[in-house]
Amino acid sequence: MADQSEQPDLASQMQQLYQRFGNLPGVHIELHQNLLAVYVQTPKAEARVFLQGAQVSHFQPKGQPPVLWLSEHNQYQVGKPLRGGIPISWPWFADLARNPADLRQQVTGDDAPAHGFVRNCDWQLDDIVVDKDVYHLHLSCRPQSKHWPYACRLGLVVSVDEALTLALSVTNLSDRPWRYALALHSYFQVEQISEVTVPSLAGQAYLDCLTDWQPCQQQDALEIGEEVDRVYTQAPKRIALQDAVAGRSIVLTSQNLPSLVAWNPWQEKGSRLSQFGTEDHNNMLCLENAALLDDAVTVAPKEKQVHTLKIESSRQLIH
Ligand SMILES: O=P(O)(O)OC[C@H]1O[C@@H](O)[C@H](O)[C@@H](O)[C@@H]1O
Repeated sequence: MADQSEQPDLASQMQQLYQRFGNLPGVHIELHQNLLAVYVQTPKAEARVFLQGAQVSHFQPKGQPPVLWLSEHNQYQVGKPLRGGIPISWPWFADLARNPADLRQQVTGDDAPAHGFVRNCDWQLDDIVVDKDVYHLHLSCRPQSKHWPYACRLGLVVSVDEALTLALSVTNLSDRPWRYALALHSYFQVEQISEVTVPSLAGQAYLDCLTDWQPCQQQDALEIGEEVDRVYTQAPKRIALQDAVAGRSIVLTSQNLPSLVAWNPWQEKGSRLSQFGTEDHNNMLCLENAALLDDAVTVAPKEKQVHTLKIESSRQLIH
């Protein structure tokens, strides 16, 4: 768990955020049950970011349906990441046992949670910079965890325009190098999963997490009619998700995130997930741009690594 002892209470945090950012046009500070969020409405789009985990929960360009899927079953509780939006998995991916040996050996303590601990950490909203109708939300966090005794700073710049861009930075503030894995675990909203295709994954190699991470080869475009949990280790930098029923494509362009995880739990696994409805698998697909396994990143003392993801929504079916 993150050390929350120095965090002011919710009411004073909200007041501070209002004083600092409340006068900016289109910016609202919100409280959802026990979690603080900042909502921005720009001339071109709207977005919401929760301070817990710096989790973007909503992005909707003007005149389009929401791009990100968010569960209606979320409980908005401290220590429980929202199901949906873009949780950040860091500094390891999935079960710790699936990460490279040198990364695993850095992690201290028992019961390391799946996907690292940062999605539960409190982040600060350091600034909102408005530049020609584009809103840039600057967030940061000094993650502290019994599992990770290394000083570091994470930064996230969320830029809201017609497209949504995330730039995640990792700075090593300790005096020794260490290694991390990362995934921007995006949940995309789709109209009908059985009509969704991801053409850019045709011909790509992947590890099938459902069969003990066996190496496999994809022949055609990815289509989903059952549980899918795959790591494409050499994914193209630009990936288009075609949602035929909605008549749109969601296009992902990434830098310094060489892998792509494709995940849909389908009905049976979905029924065992927290904050997930029995039919929700029909309307979501996770495509997670990631740096993991052999591509886990080693960062030297004082070095900063930056990973970016741009998410665009288009009314055309793009390959
Ligand atoms: O329920 P969590 O911890 O958010 O994880 C969700 C899923 O995340 C995906 O990235 C994994 O590939 C799946 O195996 C996992 O089930």
